[in-house]
Amino acid sequence: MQDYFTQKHGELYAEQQSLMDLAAQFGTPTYVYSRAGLEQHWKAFDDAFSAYPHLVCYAVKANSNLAVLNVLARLGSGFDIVSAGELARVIAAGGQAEKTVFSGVGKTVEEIDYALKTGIRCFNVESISELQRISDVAVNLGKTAPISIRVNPDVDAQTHPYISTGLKENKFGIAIDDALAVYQQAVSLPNLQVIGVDCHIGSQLTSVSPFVDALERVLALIDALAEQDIHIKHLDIGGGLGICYRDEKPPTPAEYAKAMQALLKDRDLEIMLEPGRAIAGNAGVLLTKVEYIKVTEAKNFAIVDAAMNDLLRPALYQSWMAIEAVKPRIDEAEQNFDIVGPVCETGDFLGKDRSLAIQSGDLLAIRSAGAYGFTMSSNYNSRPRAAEIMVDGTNMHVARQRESVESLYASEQILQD
Ligand SMILES: Cc1ncc(COP(=O)(O)O)c(C=O)c1O
Ligand SMILES: N[C@@H](CCCC[NH3+])C(=O)O
Repeated sequence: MQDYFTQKHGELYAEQQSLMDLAAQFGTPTYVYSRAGLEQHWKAFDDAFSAYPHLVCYAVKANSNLAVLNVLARLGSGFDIVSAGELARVIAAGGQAEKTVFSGVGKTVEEIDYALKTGIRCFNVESISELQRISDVAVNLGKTAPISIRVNPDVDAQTHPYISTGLKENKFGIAIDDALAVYQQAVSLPNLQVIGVDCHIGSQLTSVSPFVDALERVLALIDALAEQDIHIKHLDIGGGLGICYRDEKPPTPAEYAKAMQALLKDRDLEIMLEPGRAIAGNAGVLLTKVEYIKVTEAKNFAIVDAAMNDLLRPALYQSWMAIEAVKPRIDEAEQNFDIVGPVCETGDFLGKDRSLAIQSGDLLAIRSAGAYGFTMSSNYNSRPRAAEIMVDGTNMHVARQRESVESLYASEQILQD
């Protein structure tokens, strides 16, 4: 994939925008997204599956900024959501409910009601109790709910255990061995319309074999369903394709599609996909400023103005994310630093043992931060959340203003007596 964050004139640029200028104008910490990056990654999936009727449903949880959703909606993207909040965002950003699928194990009655009223494409059902609940809400509204069952194929995605979702001990989906019976139950409920099968086995997968294993199992289920006269219109193969953070070599969308081609050809199925990270991850960086250099007997620390509340991945999964100086000091010797934030936890680090030539006041860019960056951020330590900027060639667009300290407590009330 082409890199939209590159060194030019001795400093890091986002497309045609200097990140130094951007930080000077908007301050730090700030997320910066590249429109061209988002578009290229989305199109790579769309092209890869062009041999089949298909719909790329971007997983909103990866990055739900309205400007990001809007860029993808303009390309004709569908969306994979997991909450009413995400559905509201999709609609506010100009996305279409008819191209939206609703995943997640804990859909509330209110969320199901809202999704049915907006007319989403499909509910990806994750349990028998949810199936019954969707049916009840549909009966109440006098509507028919389109559904697919998310099956759990018991395949090891070979990824971090917190983001593996397709093993039988994970909370997701309905065990593939039970799926036939659940489909039979679904077709007996008059306010449900069974249209699909769905399967998502995990995130940050770096090889195709778990996808292929899962697909083989799901296709066998589709054949078994056909024998019972239950005919499936679409197969949702989920998301999960990984990206390069350090030295991983994940398959490209084209290689991923090719690996499944032999199994999918001659099947009369619309293919749905739910990629999140592979679209947004490498289309974003987090810009942060070095506040202090602190040298101790054991370590050198670069204390920066971004923290685990802004970017949780290193603390939560011990993920390695590339950190580089926006304007490298090419004549100075590098030293080893732990890059840490101001939050009062030892787990508040963004990177450990990084070789950098930096001083206080320098700007750093944390790469591959476009997915699961801002969306997992919080106000821990009463820290206002970062600004988000979308770069589009030579233009920049404020996609979200930095929060103010006052806005953090604006909806709270103290006791009156
Ligand atoms: C149901 C579902 N679909 C899609 C995704 C998107 O995954 P990724 O960002 O790895 O493509 C996830 C997250 O893993 C998910 O849980
Ligand atoms: N939050 C995870 C991915 C979660 C995938 C959601 N199903 C990450 O940052 O890698």
